[in-house]
Amino acid sequence: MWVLLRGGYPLRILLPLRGEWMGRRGLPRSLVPGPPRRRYRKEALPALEVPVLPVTATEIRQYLRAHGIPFQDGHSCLRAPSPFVKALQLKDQTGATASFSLFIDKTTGRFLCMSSLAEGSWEDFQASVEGQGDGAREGVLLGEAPEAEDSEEIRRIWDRAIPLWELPEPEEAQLARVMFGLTKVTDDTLKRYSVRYLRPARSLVFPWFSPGGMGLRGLKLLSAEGQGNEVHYKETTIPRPGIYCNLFGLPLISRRDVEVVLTSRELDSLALNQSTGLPTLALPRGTACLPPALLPYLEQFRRIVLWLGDDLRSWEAAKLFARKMNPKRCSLVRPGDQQPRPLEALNRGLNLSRILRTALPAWHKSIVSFRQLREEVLGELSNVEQAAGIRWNRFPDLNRLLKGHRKGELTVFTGPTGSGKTTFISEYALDLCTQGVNTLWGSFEISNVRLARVMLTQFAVGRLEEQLDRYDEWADRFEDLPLYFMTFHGQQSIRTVIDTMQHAVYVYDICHVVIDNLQFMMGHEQLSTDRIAAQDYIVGAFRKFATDNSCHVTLVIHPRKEDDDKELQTASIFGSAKASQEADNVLILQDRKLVTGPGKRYLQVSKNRFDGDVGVFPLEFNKSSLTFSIPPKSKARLKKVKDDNGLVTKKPSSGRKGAVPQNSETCLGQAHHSNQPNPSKPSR
Ligand SMILES: Nc1ncnc2c1ncn2[C@@H]1O[C@H](COP(=O)(O)OP(=O)(O)OP(=O)(O)O)[C@@H](O)[C@H]1O
Repeated sequence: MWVLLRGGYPLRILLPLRGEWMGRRGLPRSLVPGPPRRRYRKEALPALEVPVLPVTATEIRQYLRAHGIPFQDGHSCLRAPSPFVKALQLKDQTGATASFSLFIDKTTGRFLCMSSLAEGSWEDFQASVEGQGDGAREGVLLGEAPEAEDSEEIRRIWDRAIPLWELPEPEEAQLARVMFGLTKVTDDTLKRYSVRYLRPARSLVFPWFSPGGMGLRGLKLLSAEGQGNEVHYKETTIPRPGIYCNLFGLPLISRRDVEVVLTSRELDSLALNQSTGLPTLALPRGTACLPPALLPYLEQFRRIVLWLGDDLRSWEAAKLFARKMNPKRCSLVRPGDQQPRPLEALNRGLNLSRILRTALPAWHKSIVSFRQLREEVLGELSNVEQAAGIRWNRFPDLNRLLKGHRKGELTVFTGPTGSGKTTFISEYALDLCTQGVNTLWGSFEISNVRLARVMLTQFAVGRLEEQLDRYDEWADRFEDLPLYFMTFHGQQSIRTVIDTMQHAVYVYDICHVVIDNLQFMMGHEQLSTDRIAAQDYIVGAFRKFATDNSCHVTLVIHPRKEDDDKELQTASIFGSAKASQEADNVLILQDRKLVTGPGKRYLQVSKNRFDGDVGVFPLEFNKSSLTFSIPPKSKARLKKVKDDNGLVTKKPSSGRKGAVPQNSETCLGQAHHSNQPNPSKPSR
């Protein structure tokens, strides 16, 4: 379902449909009510195509001053008296500050009234100040309460769940403790955090209480499954993850607390609080994102320590989240052998308070010494694989050349007109998105509906036209992906596009933006010199955006007009050399019609700043699934492949420029898209 984001940003978000999720949650049948339901929010369908310029903190301040509204400047929000709380109620509050219960996000202008839980966009706020509508009375602005069917299920599960120590069989309780690593977590801690156990689902249950103690708003279930020597955990939330905004542990935070430790899992918070006594909160979606809606709850803290996990991804997420919360008040616990995640640290008998004391300030001045960098460098050296980024599941050869998809890089992608650039880049981005890379698409040429159709077909690896009965199944799974689309179509100004991307990074923690294609930001300049200057400026803007936001940008650029029988080279990218100079990676979709016949394509990596490996590998287009895979007998054909300098590559080797990845044959034996999610075996 397409839902237009309130607040005027030209973004559409894909929200999971609510039909099949019961089954997908894998809860026991007895807890699954009735037949699957499907609901459409009709009012959400019309899309706003005219972008509205985002608001700035200065504009918000000016507006408040102009309307005589007092405010206090906070870390990520401005605080003001709430127009949604009656004057009488204010008197009951504990003092002047408490009456400032309205939090306005400095970046987006979105507001939350802590007293009434009214929330809305900056436009909604202005409308209510200017008396154009009483949003709260209309029910438009009230924070999303659980839907009736959710409430029912939440209540039913919560009532059936029991404290671990009340399990009738001591062996069962012991097994659960071992499975969840809770052998050192006391009953007292579990009780303080109201953690229960749902026997039929063999899951721990973490409650989401409404702020102000107004009842149960949701639940997170955590199940554990032993696979060999490893235990795999699966999380299920009610309501669905997109709107599950529980800062677990919030009811235990006192107004006077000025320090907090943020973790990415509820169990880590239990361990941390038990062994250090410090206030701690667990983020609802772990390292995947920090929704700005949670920021008002963190305003009271002068110091926030982020201890998110033991891998490089957690470290990257911690740095990203610190930016949002104001890095000056944030410190980060660096992952390391002696600094595992909190629960593991407790189980290994490590001193958690001491680990917390090693947390590094997130704030970097413009000039740093190697002393400040040495830990970062060590982190990269000791986690070489993770530092290389996220590996593609569908393109093993791309991994061999590029090593992975890294944050903060700019990839330029080109290929002849109609050669399949959009189709390829769609699958390349989808692959990453299915692995949790929050992705934003800017498709200026083809409509979002068509793009989504291509992506869905690639996701399902087959023609959905012929299996419409399975459409819902795939669509439901597709909707759970962290995938967002800009609603731009046709020519756009680069400023508007960058502003929208900035907004998306803040709100959805976007790590990958795909722009298809750059020509749509170049305006209508007729003179070629103007066009080249415009392109250089745009490429520079995307480069800066990628670096400043630690966000990967993949930019599709048309090639210059060249002879049909010539292969493209880095220099064939339209415009000056700026694009290839600024890019970290240059990918070329080679359409070698003359050599290989129609339909065959090769992907050439002609620049790779990360480690220099460049080369080509074959792609075979599958028309029914719109996917690309390694064609058989690639070795023979590869002999004909020329490198960027026009030299013939005689045989596959692992050398650098122009080389074909050595073990491209090994890919041939691989099952096609073996890593594709299987809808009959759901997992999150
Ligand atoms: N390797 C291929 N062989 C045959 N058809 C293909 C191949 N790759 C893509 N196609 C089909 O060709 C059409 C054009 O593909 P696509 O829009 O991805 O090309 P493009 O390079 O992005 O086009 P443009 O230059 O207009 O931006 C689509 O219908 C697509 O399904």
